[in-house]
Amino acid sequence: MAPSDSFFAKKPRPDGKPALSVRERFSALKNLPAFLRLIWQTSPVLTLGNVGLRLLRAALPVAMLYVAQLILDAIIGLSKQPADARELTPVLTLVALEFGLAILSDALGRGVALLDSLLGDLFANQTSIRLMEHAAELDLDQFEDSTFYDKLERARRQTLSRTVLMSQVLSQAQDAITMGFLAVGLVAFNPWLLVLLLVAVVPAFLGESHFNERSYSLVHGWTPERRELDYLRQTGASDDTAKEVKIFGLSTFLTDRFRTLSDDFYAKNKALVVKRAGWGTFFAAVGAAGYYAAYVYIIMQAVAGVVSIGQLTFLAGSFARMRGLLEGILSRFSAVAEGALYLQDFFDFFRLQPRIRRDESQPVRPFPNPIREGFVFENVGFQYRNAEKWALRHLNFHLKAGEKLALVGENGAGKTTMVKLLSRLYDPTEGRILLDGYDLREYDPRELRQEIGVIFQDFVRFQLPAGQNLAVGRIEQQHNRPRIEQAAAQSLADSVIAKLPAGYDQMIGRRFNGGVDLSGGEWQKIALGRAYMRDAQLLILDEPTAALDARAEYEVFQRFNDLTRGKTAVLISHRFSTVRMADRILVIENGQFVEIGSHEELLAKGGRYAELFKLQAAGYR
Ligand SMILES: Nc1ncnc2c1ncn2[C@@H]1O[C@H](COP(=O)(O)OP(=O)(O)OP(=O)(O)O)[C@@H](O)[C@H]1O
Repeated sequence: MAPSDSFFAKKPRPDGKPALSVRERFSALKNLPAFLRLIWQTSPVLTLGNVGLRLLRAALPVAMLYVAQLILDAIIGLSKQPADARELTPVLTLVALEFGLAILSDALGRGVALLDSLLGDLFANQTSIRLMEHAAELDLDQFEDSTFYDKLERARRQTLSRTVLMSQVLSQAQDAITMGFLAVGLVAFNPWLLVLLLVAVVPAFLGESHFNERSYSLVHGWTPERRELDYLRQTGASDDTAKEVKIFGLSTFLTDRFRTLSDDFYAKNKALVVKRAGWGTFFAAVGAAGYYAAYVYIIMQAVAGVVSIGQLTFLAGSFARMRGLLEGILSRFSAVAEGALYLQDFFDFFRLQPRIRRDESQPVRPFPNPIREGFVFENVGFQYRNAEKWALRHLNFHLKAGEKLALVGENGAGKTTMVKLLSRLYDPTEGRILLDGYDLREYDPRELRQEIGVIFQDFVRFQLPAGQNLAVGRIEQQHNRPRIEQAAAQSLADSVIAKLPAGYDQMIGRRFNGGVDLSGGEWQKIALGRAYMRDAQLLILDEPTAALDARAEYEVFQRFNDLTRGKTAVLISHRFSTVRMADRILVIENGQFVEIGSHEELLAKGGRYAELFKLQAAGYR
C-alpha cells in the first residue's frame, strides 16, 4: 500500500513543535558515549564479557553459511560419482561442524541475553539510586516547579527503558560486524548487490526514524498529562485518599477526568500507530522486491554456470541475511536515535544543580558551637517562585541565642516561610539572615541543617517501624535503642509505642503488611520525638501540638522548657496557652513585622497580640 499524504513533508509534531530534523536526531547521538560510560561504570566485567560474546557471535553466521555451501557442493560432487565410490566421511564431518556451530551460536546467544539482563538490572538499580541521590540534593523550590517534575518524571521513566537502549547499541555493533563479514563475500561476487541492498532497505529506515521521532514527541509532549493520569490513578485508589473519595463521592469525577485524558491520548497514538503500520507494510514490500531481484540475478548466474549450487545458496543466504541485518541496523538506528533523544531528558535532569549549596571556591565558615549572638533578620523579604505576592517583606529582628521565640500570625502570615528561610530550604529574595554576624549563606548548608532540628506541621508519616520513625530525626542513631526510647519518653510517644503489638518494631502506617495506623495526635508525638533525637542547637517546632489533646499539650510544654534549656527554639502555634510560655513572641501579619515582646509586655501594649489573645480567651469563656 502507498498511503496518500506526503510522507517526508515536515509536519508539526503532535506537541505542536516543528518536527526534529535529521541533524537534530543525529545530534542526540552525542549522548551515547556518556551513556556507554555509565554502563561501563555499572560493571566493567559484565560489559567486557558481553562485548566479547557478541564479537564471537558476530562471526558465526558467515561461518555457518560457508559450511553450508561446502556441504552442498560436496553432495553435488558425490552425486556425480559412481555409487560405490562415494565417500561420505567429508560430508558428515562438515555436517558435524555445522551442528557444532549451531550449538555454539545458540549458547552464545543465551550468554549474551543473560549478560544483557544482569547488566540491565544492575544499571537500572544504580540509576534509580543516582536519581534519588540527585533529587535529594536539589532545592525545595525546584520541586515546586512543574517543569522540574516533568523532567524528573521523564528521567524516572528512563531508568528501565535505558537498559533496552544498552542492548540495542551493543546489538548494533554486533550486527555491523556480522554484516562486514557477509559483505566481503557479496562484494567479491558482485559489488552491485550491495547497492541493491541499500536501495531496498533505506526507505524503510527513513520511515522508521520518522515515526520514532513522532512517537517520541507525542510521549514527550504528553508528560504533564501522563503525570496527571498517574495522579488520578493514585488518588482514585489509595489508602490515603479512600476516605474523602468515598465521603465526597469523588470516584466518578476522578474516573471521568481519567477517561477524558486517556481517550485523547489513545486517539492520538492510534492515528500514529495505524499510519506506521501502513507505511511499514509498504516499505517491507519494497525491501522484498529488492531481495527477489537479487535472487533472480544469482539464480541466472548459477544457471549460466558462473557459480556453483553451493555458492548460489551462500550468496542467496548472505543476501537474505544481510537484508535482515541491514534492516535491523537501520531501524534500530532510529530506535537508538530515539533512545538518545530520551537520554537528553535523562542527562538534563542530572544537569540540574541546586542553588543552595556550599560555595566550593570560598573557604567554609565553621558553624559556631555554641551559637553566641543568634540569628539576625536584616530587611528579609521572600517571594515564592512564580508568586506575585511577597510571602515576607521588610523583616527585621534578632533571634537571640538561647531564646525561646514564638511566632504568631494568622493563616498565611508567613510563619512557616520564616522557618524555611532559617533552615535554608530557601534563601531570602532580598535582605539577609546573619548567624553570629555572618550571612547564613557562608556556612555549609549541610552543617547548618545538622545544627537545626525542624518539625514541620505537615511532617511526614513514614511507613516505617515505630523506632525508625523516631530515629529519622537522627538516622545514624537508628540502632541506638536507649537513645530512641529516651526521645520517645520526652515527646510522650513512649505511651503510644507501649500500646503497639510489636512495640518499637511495629510497622506503622497502613501501606505495608501488618502495619498499624495511629491517630493524628499519636503521629504528632512520634514526630515530636524526632526533634528530641537531634542534637540541634536550634529547635523549630511548627505547630507541634495542634493535634494533641489539652492534657498532652500541657505536658509537652512542661517538658519543653527543660529539654531545650540552653538551646534556641522557635515555636509556631495558634494556641496562646502554648505561645505564652515563650520568652518573646513575634507577631507577623501579611508577611510583615507587627510587634515583638513577652506575653506580658504585649498584653500591656494592647496591640494586635492583645487583641488576638482576648479573641481566643473569649472563645473559652
Ligand atoms: N510553596 C509555596 N509556593 C507559593 N506560595 C506559597 C508557598 N508556600 C506558602 N505560600 C504562600 O506564602 C504565604 C505564607 O505562607 P506560610 O506557609 O509561611 O504561612 P503560615 O503563616 O505558616 O500559615 P499557617 O498558619 O496557615 O500555617 C501564604 O500566602 C502562602 O499562600
